[in-house]
Amino acid sequence: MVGAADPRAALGAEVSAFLDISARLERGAFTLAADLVSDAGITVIHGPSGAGKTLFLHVVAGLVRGNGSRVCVGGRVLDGVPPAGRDMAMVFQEPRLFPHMSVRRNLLYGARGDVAEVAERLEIAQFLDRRPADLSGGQAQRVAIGRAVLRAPSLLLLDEPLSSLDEARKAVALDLFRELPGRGTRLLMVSHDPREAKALGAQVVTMTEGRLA
Ligand SMILES: Nc1ncnc2c1ncn2[C@@H]1O[C@H](COP(=O)(O)OP(=O)(O)OP(=O)(O)O)[C@@H](O)[C@H]1O
Repeated sequence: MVGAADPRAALGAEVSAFLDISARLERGAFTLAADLVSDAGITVIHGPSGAGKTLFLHVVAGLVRGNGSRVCVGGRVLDGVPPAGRDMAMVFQEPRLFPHMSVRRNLLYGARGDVAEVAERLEIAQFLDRRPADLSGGQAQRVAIGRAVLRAPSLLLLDEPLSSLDEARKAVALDLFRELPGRGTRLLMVSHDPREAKALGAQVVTMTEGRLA
């Protein structure tokens, strides 16, 4: 929170929004040059396939080093900070669970929240003793969502996390996501479905050819 007591404000200095990101990256012929400033609890990026949405999330997470990128989250400048030190969690388009661990151990990994409650809501409580290889795609994706939510990071990055879920499970996940800003976790999510952004009451930005509008 930035209030009147903030010394930067007293000096008339610019006080940054929760997300203040300039992503700069070259990948072959593709150029990412995307700026995002957002104070919303939930920000949704949409845009055509190949526009650079995933690359943008990867720059924010620190998974790729941009050339001249600047990532500032919650007033913290994160350039040079490794992914594990960024207080973020990410849900990818595919689940990326730890294959050698049970669902329970996947959920407990870094958990700061109530595992039983989240497992119940996401309807994965009955799979806790299974390995990820013995789950369907949608079940594994719900475990990945649960694991990320349970870490209670200050920023949760979501790359089309609901695409493998049926409508009923999507609604459950959207309910869970909507509660997160009130618990101190803001969301930056890639979604193709305008209904999802609407259900989340999100601020929506559009990415086209590597730029955000
Ligand atoms: N190693 C690479 N060499 C050349 N181009 C690349 C490379 N990696 C990524 N790209 C290009 O970067 C662009 C952005 O990819 P990105 O995965 O971020 O798109 P996206 O908006 O997430 O797409 P989708 O909605 O299909 O997931 C794409 O046009 C892709 O072809």
